[in-house]
Amino acid sequence: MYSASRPIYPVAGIREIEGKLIPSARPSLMERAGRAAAEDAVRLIMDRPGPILIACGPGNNGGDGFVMARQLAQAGREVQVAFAGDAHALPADAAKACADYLASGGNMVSDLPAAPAQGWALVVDAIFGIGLKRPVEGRYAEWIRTLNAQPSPRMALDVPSGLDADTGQPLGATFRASHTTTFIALKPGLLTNDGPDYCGEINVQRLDIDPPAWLPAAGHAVTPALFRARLVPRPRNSHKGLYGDAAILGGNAGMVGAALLAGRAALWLGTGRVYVGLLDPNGPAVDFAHPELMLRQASRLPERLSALAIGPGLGTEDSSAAELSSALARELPLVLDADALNLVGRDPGLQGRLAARQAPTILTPHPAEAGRLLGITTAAVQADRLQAALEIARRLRALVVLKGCGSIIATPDGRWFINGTGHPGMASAGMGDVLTGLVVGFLAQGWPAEAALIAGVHLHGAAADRLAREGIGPIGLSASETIDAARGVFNGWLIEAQQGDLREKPRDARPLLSLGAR
Ligand SMILES: NC(=O)C1=CN([C@@H]2O[C@H](COP(=O)(O)OP(=O)(O)OC[C@H]3O[C@@H](n4cnc5c(N)ncnc54)[C@H](O)[C@@H]3O)[C@@H](O)[C@H]2O)[C@H](O)CC1
Ligand SMILES: [K+]
Repeated sequence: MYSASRPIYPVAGIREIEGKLIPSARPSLMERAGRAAAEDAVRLIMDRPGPILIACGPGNNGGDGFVMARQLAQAGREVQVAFAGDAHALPADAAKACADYLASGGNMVSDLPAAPAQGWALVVDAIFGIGLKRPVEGRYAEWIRTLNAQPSPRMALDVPSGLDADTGQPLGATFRASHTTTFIALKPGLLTNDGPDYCGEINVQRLDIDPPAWLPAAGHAVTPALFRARLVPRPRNSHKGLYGDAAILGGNAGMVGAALLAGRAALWLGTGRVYVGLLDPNGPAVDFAHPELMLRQASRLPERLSALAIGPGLGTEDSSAAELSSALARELPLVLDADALNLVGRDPGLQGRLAARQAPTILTPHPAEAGRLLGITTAAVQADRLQAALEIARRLRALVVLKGCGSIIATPDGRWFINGTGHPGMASAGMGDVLTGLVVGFLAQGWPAEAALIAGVHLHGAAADRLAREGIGPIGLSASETIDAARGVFNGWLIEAQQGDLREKPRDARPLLSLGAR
């Protein structure tokens, strides 16, 4: 997992932190980690009486657990530590933490004790952290299954044991935490794939260390701050020509709705004009139901466009491939989604032409489409989402969002971000079409491609979260509801930005929606 080939989170580097950045007078990183975890625990179970069970493993994660135990005991809580390893085989810091705990009068048993009659106030997983090297089996797997069965709050230290800190893939028995206190920085595996399902609420305890540049997971969670500078008010003297011309190309027979969803999403975002080019010959006839969109035969889209998205309901017939081929030739910002990605995935010639484009290209695959682009299975994509997204971005020289739990945004030069908004209610038809419409809408309004993609992904998830707060979802959420909610969230961001400390506006920033009087 931490092979030299991809030192995403090199533990050795963390030791470097410990060695160089912390003068000996200050508590060790482990002392600070254990204390921070104790503070989180006290806050978590303030009103829950009874003993706390801390299960310690054979490495420094276990060391954190010993420090936490000593701190909680000193704070007056009843603590029970289970440690099955050989204290003499512990790494130095952890051995010292174990000795300090015992010297302070702490007790320790070699197997998980039975729960007290009233149950544990809290169970703590200090078995494995970022040092997990293989699937968890045997005694530790038994421990994890027993801990998962406890009716109390379940807290993981740094990473839930069994979860791959890079990929979010569970390896063998995996601790299912209700709360995770992670140290120094977020790890990618906490935010994507199965990570969010195993972490519960995450709290980052930075141990007052600024994560150094080589710790790429730090700060890679998407926040509006990444595109705050683009949220500029619109001048009162506005007209639609200032806000771009977007086009959606797709809507083959029986799939017109997909293109219309994308079109509406782009328009509701504030794009000046939105054309929807339909391959279904009868498609444009429904324009009476969508007067705000300009429905056209696919072949009759205007030459002058600010941005183009191709894919929603495109189909994979020859006519679809022909439309894709001509779209790739247009040097304008381009979004490829759905069947456009499937056509590219099966045609190396199209891949070559895509990679040779000069204008920005954005790809929005879900895991199966990503597998077709890479020639691997969906399961292989999910097993390492980060690398899959980075590899597509590198090969096709495009910006990529690999959709799913913890959507990953990857850039051709190897940078990446993980989005934390959204919920399982988004696993329904049409959501991808809406995302495509939001992204092409931001592009048409002059947003740089990276900001357009990050904002579109974050906004779409935030729209679903807003609906969930209003009681809609995660069951039965519809794609078109997220269009209206996205408009509301985006307006909120604009109001907040307008009232907040607007950063200096980038020179090319085209004004966006203004809210009310100046
Ligand atoms: N400066 C630091 O390094 C800090 C670390 N912190 C905590 O330490 C862990 C990382 O510690 P490490 O010893 O590298 O690894 P783990 O404790 O996660 O456990 C590895 C340990 O377990 C063995 N092992 C690995 N996989 C298995 C398995 N499937 N079955 C059995 N045994 C396994 C392996 O051989 C090692 O002995 C980090 O997560 C933090 O919690 C501090 O918090 C901050 C400073
Ligand atoms: K752990």
